[in-house]
Amino acid sequence: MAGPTSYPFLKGHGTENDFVVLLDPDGTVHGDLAPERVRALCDRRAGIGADGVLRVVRTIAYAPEQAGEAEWFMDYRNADGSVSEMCGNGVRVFARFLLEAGLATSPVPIATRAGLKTVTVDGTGPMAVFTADMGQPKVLGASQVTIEHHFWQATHVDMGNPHAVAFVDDLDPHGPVGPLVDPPVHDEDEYPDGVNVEFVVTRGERHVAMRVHERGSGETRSCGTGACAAMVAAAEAAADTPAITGQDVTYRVDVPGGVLAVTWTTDDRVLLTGPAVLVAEGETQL
Ligand SMILES: N[C@@H](CCC[C@H](N)C(=O)O)C(=O)O
Repeated sequence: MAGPTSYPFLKGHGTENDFVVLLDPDGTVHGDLAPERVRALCDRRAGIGADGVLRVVRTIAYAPEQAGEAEWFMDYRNADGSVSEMCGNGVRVFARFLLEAGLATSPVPIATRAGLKTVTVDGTGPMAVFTADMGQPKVLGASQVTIEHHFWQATHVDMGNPHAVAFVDDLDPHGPVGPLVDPPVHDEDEYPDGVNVEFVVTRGERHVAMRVHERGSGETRSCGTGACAAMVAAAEAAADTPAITGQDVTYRVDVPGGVLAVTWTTDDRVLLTGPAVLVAEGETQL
């Protein structure tokens, strides 16, 4: 009698935003990657445990309309099984996987639901640093987020996926932001597909820190697109954008899981720099 089917996987993270990586070149191994399978893989007690899944699939097999742009497509899923357009920490881990598997060379073009992203690597081994060109940020206006009886103004920044960036006085989980167990209440008209919410404090000149509640994953240790959104909102609030200064502007963004650097360039692109680490590989029957 045949035993249960096993599938190879890897586990990786970027500033402790962690992912299960599944290689599925032709899109035939994992089919439609049903939400319940993603939830099982991401379960931190009964599964491998992760904030999301990165399925590595050939663009021609999954998104043929983008096949001219990149050989590989990042099929990203949140821990609850939902689909997102983009993942900034994930795209660096995805690039590291392709490079280590000998499936690409740097710079690595990667097709995503938010269009083409290109990842460049500097250095080798554990000290390697990855920079993802995240494209043009869109600052779409103001909204509000609410937790219990606290509310904050928030800036809607689109990084391919939706973000609400709220500046707060204190990130302490015992303070008004709290433990971020439930999604902050947000304006459903402004964010019809849900939203990632970043709570941001200023630490110094061109230096911010944030916590994030991610759509579909809850509070995570880091969010790359969220760090980009926080930087853009902070630079706008400080009148410190490349459009004003005439130069590229770089901010340090501290997250609970590490440090990211975000550069907003004079040609209106956002570059996200940080680590990408592969920590394990194995076989799963999930
Ligand atoms: N952690 C990611 C973002 C993942 C997707 C997000 N939860 C969404 O639903 O848009 C990042 O590093 O950007």
